[in-house]
Amino acid sequence: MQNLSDVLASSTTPDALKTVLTVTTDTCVDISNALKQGSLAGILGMAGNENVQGEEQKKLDVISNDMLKEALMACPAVRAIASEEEDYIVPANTDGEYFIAFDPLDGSSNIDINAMVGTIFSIYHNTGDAPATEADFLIQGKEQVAAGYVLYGPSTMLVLTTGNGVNMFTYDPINSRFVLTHDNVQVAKETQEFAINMSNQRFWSNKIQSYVSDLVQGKEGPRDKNFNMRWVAAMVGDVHRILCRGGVFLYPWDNKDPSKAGKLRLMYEANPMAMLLEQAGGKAHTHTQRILDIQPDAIHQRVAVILGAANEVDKCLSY
Ligand SMILES: O=P(O)(O)OC[C@H]1O[C@](O)(COP(=O)(O)O)[C@@H](O)[C@@H]1O
Ligand SMILES: [Mg+2]
Ligand SMILES: [Mg+2]
Repeated sequence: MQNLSDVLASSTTPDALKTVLTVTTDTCVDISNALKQGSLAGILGMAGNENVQGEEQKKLDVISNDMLKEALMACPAVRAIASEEEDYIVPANTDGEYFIAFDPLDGSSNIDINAMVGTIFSIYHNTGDAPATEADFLIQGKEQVAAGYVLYGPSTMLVLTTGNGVNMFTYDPINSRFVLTHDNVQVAKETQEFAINMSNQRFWSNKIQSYVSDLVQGKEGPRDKNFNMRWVAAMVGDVHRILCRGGVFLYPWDNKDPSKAGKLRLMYEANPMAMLLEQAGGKAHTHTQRILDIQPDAIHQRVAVILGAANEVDKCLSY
């Protein structure tokens, strides 16, 4: 069986990027080990601070952020990092070639109930002579050279693209390695499963309300087929389900806080997931455009997200 290093060795991935990926995934294994200790290590609960986006941080948000930051800053190939849990970008090595944006712990409200969480990462190639600035980081998602996530579920899994399809690896704790368990993952174009936080229904636009209402009417409605609904409450878990068995995921704009374009973050959540979905034959859009075409204007920018089975994303956009 092939493991992550075999797959990277047989690819055209540049050596410096291989190193960045290895440092990232090794650190995710450390995060996974910390998560396994849970309450025993006194690492659950609130950290007592808010991040720059006004969200309360959990201890594990801070711990996983610090672990990734420390490991990546020490990697000479890294030029800068940006994290959901950092106020500003953090310049690393001026000679480094890679920018890494990450959500160190996605779905952190799941931590206290021992449910699925993950780390999402997005990597860009960008060199320069001076320490990196936020402006250097504002690159369209279609320029990502790699993207992926590590899912901390019943098993720890790495899902990765370097622009040549999507591979899934399962962590083998006995031999300390990620083993390739699904290659060239593909998402079926049609689906009968959707994921959305229904409690926000009254805040959605009329178009999203009509689309979801038609799904819920099933066989008796205009779609003439029954739909099932699932919601992991961690984007990483919902996207993983779609990559494994299809579906569509929506976190649309809503008027709960009309100043926010959406809940999810472009650089840490939407872009890496959009690259994975497109590489697997799916689609990823906001209400108006392909996510990977968005020109970011701020590192913590939020966007609406509609992603998954290609025909279902098109159907939703047709409303
Ligand atoms: O509170 P809701 O509406 O269920 O939101 C769930 C969404 O929020 C998120 O948890 C946000 O991620 P963080 O935990 O990294 O802040 C997504 O993973 C998930 O899809
Ligand atoms: Mg998140
Ligand atoms: Mg997070």
